[in-house]
Amino acid sequence: MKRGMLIILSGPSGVGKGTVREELFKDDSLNLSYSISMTTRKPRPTETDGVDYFFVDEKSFVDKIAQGGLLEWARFVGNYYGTPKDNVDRLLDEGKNVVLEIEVQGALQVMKKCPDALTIFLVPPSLEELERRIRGRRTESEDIVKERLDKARKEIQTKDEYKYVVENDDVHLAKDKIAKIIKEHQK
Ligand SMILES: Nc1nc2c(ncn2[C@@H]2O[C@H](COP(=O)(O)OP(=O)(O)O)[C@@H](O)[C@H]2O)c(=O)[nH]1
Ligand SMILES: Nc1ncnc2c1ncn2[C@@H]1O[C@H](COP(=O)(O)OP(=O)(O)O)[C@@H](O)[C@H]1O
Repeated sequence: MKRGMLIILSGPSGVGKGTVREELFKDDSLNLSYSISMTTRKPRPTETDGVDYFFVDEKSFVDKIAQGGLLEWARFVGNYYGTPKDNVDRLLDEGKNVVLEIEVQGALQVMKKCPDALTIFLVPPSLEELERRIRGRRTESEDIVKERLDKARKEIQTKDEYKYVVENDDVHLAKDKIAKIIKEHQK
């Protein structure tokens, strides 16, 4: 069976990665599978362990790093986030196109290890709109919103490291643009 493609979907917090990803996953022709990350962040009320993330304590996370069990990992605004390696390998072997929805430091690690990965960076129409989206989601405290916006400005400066930069103005348009990119790479 043909091995699947590794797809990195990156971009600042609040740009709409999760929202666009949901649209992409409605399209069966893309043959996508989601890599569930591990994090030490506390779950939000809408999130489920083992679905959105594997929520763990800091010791379990650090142990996982020590075992070499993560494809990449990073610290982001006070918490650890990482991609469990075994699952990604298994899904790729099954021929799935595996989506990693990860931040910039982790994406740069994966680019080094897997230069063939399809790398996509989502940008907001403007920083003002990004701020509206983060605040509109109402999941973070004021301090954390500020830190995430600060981080976003720096992250956006790395966009040229990615093979594709896609603006998330309208969710459906962004989905269509990404679907087209994935299909072009399947050929
Ligand atoms: N490096 C890395 N980043 C991750 C991973 N999982 C999630 N992230 C990123 O960590 C950042 C914070 O995630 P989260 O707290 O869920 O906030 P949200 O993405 O704004 O909803 C986002 O940019 C995520 O894409 C991972 O496994 N590795
Ligand atoms: N194209 C868009 N236009 C307007 N609002 C959007 C768009 N994409 C996402 N949003 C909204 O922005 C907020 C952040 O989106 P989310 O998918 O959680 O971002 P991320 O996963 O990148 O942190 C959510 O409230 C979402 O509904």
